[in-house]
Amino acid sequence: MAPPKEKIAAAIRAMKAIGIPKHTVKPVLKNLLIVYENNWEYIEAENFRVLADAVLDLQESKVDEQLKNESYKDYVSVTKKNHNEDEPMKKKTYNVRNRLLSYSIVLDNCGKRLIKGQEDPTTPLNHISEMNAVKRIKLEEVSPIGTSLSQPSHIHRKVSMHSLGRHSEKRLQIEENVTPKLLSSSPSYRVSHEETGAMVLFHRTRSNQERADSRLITYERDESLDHGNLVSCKGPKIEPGTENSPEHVDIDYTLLKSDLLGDEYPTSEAPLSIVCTPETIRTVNRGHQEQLSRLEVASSNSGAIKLLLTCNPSALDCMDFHMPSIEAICKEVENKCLRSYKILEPKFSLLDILKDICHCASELSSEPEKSRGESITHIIPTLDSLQRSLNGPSYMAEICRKNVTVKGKKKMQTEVQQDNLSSLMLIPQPQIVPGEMRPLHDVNDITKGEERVKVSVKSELNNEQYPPFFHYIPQNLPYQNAYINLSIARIGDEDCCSDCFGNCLESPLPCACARETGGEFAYTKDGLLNEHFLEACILMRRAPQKRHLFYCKDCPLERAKNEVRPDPCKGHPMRKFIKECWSKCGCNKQCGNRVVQRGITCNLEVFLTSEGKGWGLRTCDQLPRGAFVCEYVGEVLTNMELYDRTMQITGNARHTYPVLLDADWATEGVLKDEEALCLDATFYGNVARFINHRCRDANLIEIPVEIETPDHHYYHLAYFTTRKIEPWEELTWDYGIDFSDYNHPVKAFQCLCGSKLCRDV
Ligand SMILES: C[S@@+](CC[C@H](N)C(=O)[O-])C[C@H]1O[C@@H](n2cnc3c(N)ncnc32)[C@H](O)[C@@H]1O
Repeated sequence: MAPPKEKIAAAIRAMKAIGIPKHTVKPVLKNLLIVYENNWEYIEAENFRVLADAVLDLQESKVDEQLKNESYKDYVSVTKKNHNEDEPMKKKTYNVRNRLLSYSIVLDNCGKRLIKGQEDPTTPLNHISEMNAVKRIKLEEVSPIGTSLSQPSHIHRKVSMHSLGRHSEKRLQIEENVTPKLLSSSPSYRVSHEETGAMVLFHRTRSNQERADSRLITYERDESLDHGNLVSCKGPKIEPGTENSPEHVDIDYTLLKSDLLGDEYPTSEAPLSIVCTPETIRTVNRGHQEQLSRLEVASSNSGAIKLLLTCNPSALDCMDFHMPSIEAICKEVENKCLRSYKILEPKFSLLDILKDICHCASELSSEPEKSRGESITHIIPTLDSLQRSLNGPSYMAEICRKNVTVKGKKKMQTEVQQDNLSSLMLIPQPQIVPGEMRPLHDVNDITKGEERVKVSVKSELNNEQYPPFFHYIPQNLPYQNAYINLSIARIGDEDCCSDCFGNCLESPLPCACARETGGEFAYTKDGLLNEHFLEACILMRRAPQKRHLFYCKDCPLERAKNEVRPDPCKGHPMRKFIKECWSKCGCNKQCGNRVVQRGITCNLEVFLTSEGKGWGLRTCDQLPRGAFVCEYVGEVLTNMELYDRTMQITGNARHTYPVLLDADWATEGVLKDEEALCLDATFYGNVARFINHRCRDANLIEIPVEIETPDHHYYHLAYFTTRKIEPWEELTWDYGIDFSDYNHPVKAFQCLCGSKLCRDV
């Protein structure tokens, strides 16, 4: 069925109103109708927004393709062809590259976009511009207006700022930067509103004769050229000392900064937005010219706050220098944050943080001076930091309280000299790995008071390194899908000792809770592990016989690795359990059969190992054989969750912290995915996450402990000493990993345990 003619006509009208010609619209519309199966509802929605997007996307991909192929000549000719097209002038400002301009520049006084999401798409632009309090700046190519520029006469520019209200009489300035060939970024023009600092950045196509140059051009309002609400500027006037001009100028696209819209843009309705403008500037420092490449993150409605990243390629000593995009930087930093701070929030976004920085800077700037800056130790005044940046450090981030517009080398000099202190600079030290610059934990007690004892952090090498951030938790916490079936009703009489009283270990006969350990308590009255029990556990661990290993039919571990075609089970060690009394029992908390649940009692210290294993845990006091040290605490994850996490999050992490809870998979039959659980202490954990691996003769052994649920797919994993341990000895346990299994969730590392029995040979 052919689409109704009126609809097509309406679509063409709507596109025409935003400068898209009929012949461009038609093929795109045809395609859309096929894609949406003639469903006009989608196409008409939001005044043909889909159609406008599709046209712009198409044009953009064409231009990008051209740029990618570096057919620069073609690109220029495309730009020029556009210029020659029989279209209204405004259309040129709406070519693909100007998308931002066309989409953001025209706002009504409520901050609503009149082009994208417009109220009335058929309103011609000149009408829009006449609406009350609408502000617009546009760049046009017009016939010459008394210019001293040496340009071909058919290409001249008139920059006019259309703004109702108080900004209308202000002057505009264009800063022209011609990038030297060494730096690949595009040359740019900056048009800035002199008083508000609102600015727009124009990029220029490259001329045949690229020259390192810069000049400042001022345009003054010319009321004789004003018509209606359009305010025109005459000029340009080139500022003395900046006369050198490029041979030829083509303006191919514009980039609008949101702060161009001035302070009438309502704060409540328009959230802070980030607009990035990569550009290259030149500065003069003690007579030497320096090329700085800068990335501005402008984020304010009023143009008040900006973040500025400036790179000095000469200091970087890098031939192939280019300023990375803000997206690339953010992605890299986000990855770093994941690695160093273990930030796991799905919504974590550096861009949001940048916005927050601007927002906070804006808020704090209106607070009294005294309350500011006291806690910010790295902020130093502009002058020093700029000089430092020019003389050495490779990057800097600048927080400008006031809108400081860099206007060529002269202005840069002036800024340095004046040091107006409206800008402050934050100089991070790039050589220090994030997360190790400052303590992210209380070094006197990494447990934050969550344990009965304090556990301090000691940086042995005295180089101010600190463990990366994680949340200290004294007990396991389910992450998301892990299902731990905890209910009083499920604990039968055979699984508790409700008739007991006081200390079960003092009663003449072992209670029901001793059933797991063959009718004998696992603990002695001294609170140590029963010798037989410990010996049996150690034997099973160190010299596992075939009967101590079991192979599941449908291994949850292998299933998590490859659901479609899981490998056969590689075998799990069957382990002895301890069963502790619990809340449904009649005994008290001091009962001798409640050791693990009472938590850490020995004095421990986190320290930086000298062998290169990272951080480790050691005891401050002598420990007897069979003593409980700590439990392995972390997030409880399903195997599937652990697998996903291992792949996505900790893919590049140096240290990994997962433990499978597979001690009793043998008796539990085929476990469903949500039943096979593990502990991951990467982001949430306790001191056990610092215990390093030692092959075979480790001084700790991990023993499964049943406390609040009889289901053995969830249990506590407790560490006991395998021998007497001297004060300050490092605590180690045998992770039991196969160093040749690269798919194992516990990432294989090059073992530095130093044991004669080391398996990683
Ligand atoms: C549970 S963490 C132990 C704490 C870790 N050293 C840290 O700094 O956070 C396990 C990680 O420590 C490192 N590690 C543990 N034992 C090691 C060993 N014997 N040799 C080398 N690296 C070891 C590995 O990077 C491993 O992934």
